[in-house]
Amino acid sequence: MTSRNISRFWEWGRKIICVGRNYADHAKELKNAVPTEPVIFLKPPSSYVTEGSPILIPAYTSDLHHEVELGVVIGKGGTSIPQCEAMDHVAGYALCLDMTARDVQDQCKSQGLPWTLAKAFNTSCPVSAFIPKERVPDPGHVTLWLKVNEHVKQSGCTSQMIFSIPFIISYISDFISLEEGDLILTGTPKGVSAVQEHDELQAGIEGLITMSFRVDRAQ
Ligand SMILES: CC(=O)CC(=O)C(=O)O
Ligand SMILES: [Mg+2]
Repeated sequence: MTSRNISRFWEWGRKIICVGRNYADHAKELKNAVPTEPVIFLKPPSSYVTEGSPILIPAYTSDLHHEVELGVVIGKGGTSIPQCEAMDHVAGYALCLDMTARDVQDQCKSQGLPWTLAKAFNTSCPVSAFIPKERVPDPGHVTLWLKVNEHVKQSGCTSQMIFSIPFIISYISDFISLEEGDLILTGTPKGVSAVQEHDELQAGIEGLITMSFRVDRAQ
């Protein structure tokens, strides 16, 4: 049997678990309450897209937003992981976008329905190359940025997160067992905005990685 390589975790078909409203400035810009417990939702593995392929705007939205986020790649699975052991379960990181059909999400919110079609469509999770954990000594203090057509839209530091990475890993694993190859998206800072067909998105983690994606319409 060929051994699998964690640096291509997006090919493993594992879970993508997202934390929402983890930055107070973003919760406020969308007029959401600042949470006292993490807000959790899922994306399927079919939402992954890597550089070289476009982000596709679903036909049913006219307000597709970018959300730049730090992704945490799980290297060792577990259930009810204590916070003090959480970082031992991390293999590395990835820069991620949580593409969100904001109009659909607003409609779901107002009707008390799940956000699935707003968050989990094909290409809703663009990811960078894998970053081994040794290259990120302090993931709680890295700067994320995103530009649309060269204009800076988002810039924020992971030190602004309401819930820390160890807390998030521990919290999620109390309800959903984590497996090697799972990805956790840790929420977005302020500055989310709509993208259009033919836009060029560039994003980075300062000093560590950059990535770029073109936006197209789904056929
Ligand atoms: C309101 C949201 O879309 C929550 C979210 O995904 C976030 O990153 O915050
Ligand atoms: Mg998000």
